[in-house]
Amino acid sequence: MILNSLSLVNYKNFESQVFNFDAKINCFVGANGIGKTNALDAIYHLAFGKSYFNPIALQNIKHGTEFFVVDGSFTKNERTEKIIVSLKRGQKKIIKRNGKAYDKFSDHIGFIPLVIISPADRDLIIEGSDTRRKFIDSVISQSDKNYLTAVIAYNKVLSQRNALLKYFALNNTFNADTLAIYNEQLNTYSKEIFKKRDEFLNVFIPIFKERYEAISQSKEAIDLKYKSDLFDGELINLLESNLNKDKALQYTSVGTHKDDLVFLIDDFPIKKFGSQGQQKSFLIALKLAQFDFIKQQSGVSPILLLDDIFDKLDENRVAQIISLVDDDHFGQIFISDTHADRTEAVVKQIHQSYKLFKL
Ligand SMILES: Nc1ncnc2c1ncn2[C@@H]1O[C@H](COP(=O)(O)OP(=O)(O)OP(=O)(O)O)[C@@H](O)[C@H]1O
Repeated sequence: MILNSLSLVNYKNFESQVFNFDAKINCFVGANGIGKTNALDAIYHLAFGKSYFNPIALQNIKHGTEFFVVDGSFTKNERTEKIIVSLKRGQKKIIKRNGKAYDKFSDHIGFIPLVIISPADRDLIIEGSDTRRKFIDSVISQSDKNYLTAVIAYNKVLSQRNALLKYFALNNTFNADTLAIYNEQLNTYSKEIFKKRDEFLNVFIPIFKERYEAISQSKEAIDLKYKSDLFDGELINLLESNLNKDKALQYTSVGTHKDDLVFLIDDFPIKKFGSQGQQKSFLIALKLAQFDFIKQQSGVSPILLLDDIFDKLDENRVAQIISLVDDDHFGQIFISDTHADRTEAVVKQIHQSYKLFKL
């Protein structure tokens, strides 16, 4: 999977910009706030149809302009694939592959396998369970279309069930039959989601631990644990036993939408007990394991975006990661850094071609 060129129009701080990339290593360098992360985010946009950093689509249009266009030309399995994401104020976002617009954006997910490592990943440790579920979902759905379909369907039924619970409370009424339809549907989708998350983590956790050991070279025991209500039984029974609680809360309090990943260091939560360095190593290991997993499942090396990588690792470690391109483990890498010299020094150690873009 190679991104050959990228063209941006009115994307965040870029008015009009064209990049022609190296097939292996590309570095965006320049001062703070110049747009290095935005360039990486544009590439992320082509893979996921949205920004990694700003979920509010309209805020990705350059201030004072009416639309943005992100246009990328890829080579995948020796074929050229042209992906265009565009958004005009007042209209719906459009994602096109080779000139044809997708009806459902979810059909595009997984087509451009990509992993990003960024300082913003710390949200995975400090924010709520939603961030960690999104992480799991984004990893699995890059190689499993049915999984994403089940998650989307589950979320739709869930919001219908929540709306119904609200309606019951507002109108002081109750209808067990209508609720039973939603319970049945949630039960079906949650079974699939739970099974796939469990299977995924059984494969993922050993890869993650291996990555952590290699990065940190330290003795502490780290672990990931999957937490789900569904370990206590089928959702249909849990919904039944929590009915009074759900009626009082006016939303669904059990289900796979409450799943979480627990991050542990020596059996204690890493959020409270991990040092800064341990947390950074933990996040990098998580993302590199994501890379390994996607590659294992799809047979394609994902594009790797390393945003502000020196924030997380010293130069030796960065070199160690980038050098993986030498053994062809990685396909194509994009790096952002404020220091051109530092980046070039590290990249030059690796006998590969590279391009440096001074923004
Ligand atoms: N919609 C937008 N329109 C115009 N400018 C925007 C928009 N969204 C973000 N920006 C600008 O983009 C700049 C930030 O760019 P970016 O995060 O890519 O910087 P960076 O080069 O990675 O910096 P750092 O080294 O500090 O991480 C800011 O100046 C911000 O104001």
